[in-house]
Amino acid sequence: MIQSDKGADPPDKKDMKLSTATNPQNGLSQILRLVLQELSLFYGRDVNGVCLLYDLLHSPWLQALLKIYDCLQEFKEKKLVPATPHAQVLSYEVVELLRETPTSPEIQELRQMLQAPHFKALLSAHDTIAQKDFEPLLPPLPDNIPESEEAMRIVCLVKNQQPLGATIKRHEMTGDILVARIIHGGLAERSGLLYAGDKLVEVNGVSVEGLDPEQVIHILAMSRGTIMFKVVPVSDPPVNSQQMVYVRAMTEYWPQEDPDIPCMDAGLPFQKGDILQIVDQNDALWWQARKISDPATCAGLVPSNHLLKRKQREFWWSQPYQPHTCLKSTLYKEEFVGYGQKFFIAGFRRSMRLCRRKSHLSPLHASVCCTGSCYSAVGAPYEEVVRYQRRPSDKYRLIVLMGPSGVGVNELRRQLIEFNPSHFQSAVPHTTRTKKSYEMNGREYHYVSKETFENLIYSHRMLEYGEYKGHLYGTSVDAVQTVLVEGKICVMDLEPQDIQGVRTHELKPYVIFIKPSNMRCMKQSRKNAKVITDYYVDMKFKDEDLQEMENLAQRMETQFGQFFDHVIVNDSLHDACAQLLSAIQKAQEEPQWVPATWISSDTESQ
Ligand SMILES: Nc1ncnc2c1ncn2[C@@H]1O[C@H](COP(=O)(O)OP(=O)(O)OP(=O)(O)O)[C@@H](O)[C@H]1O
Repeated sequence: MIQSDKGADPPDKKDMKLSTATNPQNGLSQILRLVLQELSLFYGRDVNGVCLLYDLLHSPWLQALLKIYDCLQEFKEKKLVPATPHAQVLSYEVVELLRETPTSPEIQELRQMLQAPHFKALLSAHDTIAQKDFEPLLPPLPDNIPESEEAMRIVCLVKNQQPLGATIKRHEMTGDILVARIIHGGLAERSGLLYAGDKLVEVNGVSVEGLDPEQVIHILAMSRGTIMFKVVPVSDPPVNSQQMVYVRAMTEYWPQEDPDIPCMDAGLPFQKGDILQIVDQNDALWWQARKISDPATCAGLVPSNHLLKRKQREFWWSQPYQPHTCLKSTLYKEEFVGYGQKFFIAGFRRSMRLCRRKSHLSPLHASVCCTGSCYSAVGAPYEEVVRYQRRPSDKYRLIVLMGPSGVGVNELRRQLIEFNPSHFQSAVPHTTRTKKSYEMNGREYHYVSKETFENLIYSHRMLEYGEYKGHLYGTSVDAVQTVLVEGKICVMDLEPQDIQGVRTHELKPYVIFIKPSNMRCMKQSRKNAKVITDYYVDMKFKDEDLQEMENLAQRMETQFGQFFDHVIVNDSLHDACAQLLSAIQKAQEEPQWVPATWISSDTESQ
């Protein structure tokens, strides 16, 4: 269920004072200020609707309206009172009074000023204006208006480069041309003169009776400058109860390819991962939204959650034999001992690129990981998001690196930890294999029985795992938490199909996709790089390896791009490391869009 944004902080009280300071005596402004103060006490708490009410009362347009109201009130009080009998008489009286007071240079000057012709002219002008009535003179209503006569509204809009921002339709029964919807931020909406449901009677003096909507649109397209609409206003104009909801698109949408969209030109295309501001959910099937990357533009039509879900389901069933790309195992190279290193880095896997090509999925892994990926294929098409800013006292967010095999995920992670081992750390993985003499439990691995390992899987405490040479290897939630609780940033690499498992409010992962650059650059930068495989040592990257890396990266982006918070192209290792450091810093210190469920207090995990 999409709900209102709970992410914004209440503005400070200084702002509120400023907005009402124009007339502190004014009762309405004073009451509003007190109400806002009261509400701000509840803002941080989970009181249903309080954020919406607060934002509404604090919205700039309401403040502006109040200012206008204040000005009008002030104007009403200062309105000139007809003063013909008084103003001129008053000046004579003052002059007479002054005659009786002892003469001084100032009194002399004042008397001369009051008797000067321009002062008299000024008073006379005041009197003339004060007597005038500036209210518009309306013609009297005719006595014999027929009962059936409909009130008309004439609306003039000046057409500029922008679209009018309204769609029309023909009423199925009556054949009337009606305004179907007003697009937020468009010319029609900003005019405040047209509403969904208004009946179009004329456009630029041309009657629309009996015309098709396409013919009306043609008249509009041909019009230049001012367009005049004659409309019969809808009896009950829709109340604008819009909630500012933000969602992450978990799928892509192309209006041009959607035969169901009511108005293709008004459609808003979006890609996986785009953050959309939903500005209108009044229609159960078609919402209005704008991209936050493009806030100035007017909104566009997008399928509602319900409709998009239905479309996804139809698409899914129309392609029953589509391969489940989630069926890919995670394999571990068993040996990795940090001999010869300055410090020990746990949790690193060696390149299993070539092994993976030949690998088969273990039944255990398939049964669990399929749930996540199938969900993403037909699950919620929009994910409600809020702005989240980590507080300094909060644990760090988990950093997840992801990328096609061989792209440099491990290299980057290694460099990061080497750069600052007291700040960055990997989680110690679990394994079912036996401990070697030089190993220490909890340093290289947590050595556990197969039964314990499987229990961790079934209780969803394993973030990722795989089987290699008959032994299970994996990283547990607790191992990650151990690093986070120590006040360090936990950096782990994941296969995309495991992503749903880590997306919990507990870990609040920030996912960075490591992407190969183009073939030409890769050939150059990987000239001396070695692929470390299970059975080849010091094997150089071949063109086909690089090509496969590129293809896999594309597939990952297509299928899982909605989960990537940041993308780094790993061309120059030095640049990629610098970008990684900066991205991690931003993730921890700057506001980011995260699923709303991670923030609501009553939800433990998604
Ligand atoms: N930007 C780069 N420039 C040159 N060489 C690089 C770069 N990034 C990584 N490499 C090298 O490429 C090889 C593969 O990198 P790495 O092992 O980190 O890949 P990976 O993404 O972890 O793949 P896998 O998952 O298969 O282990 C290593 O020899 C590494 O040093």
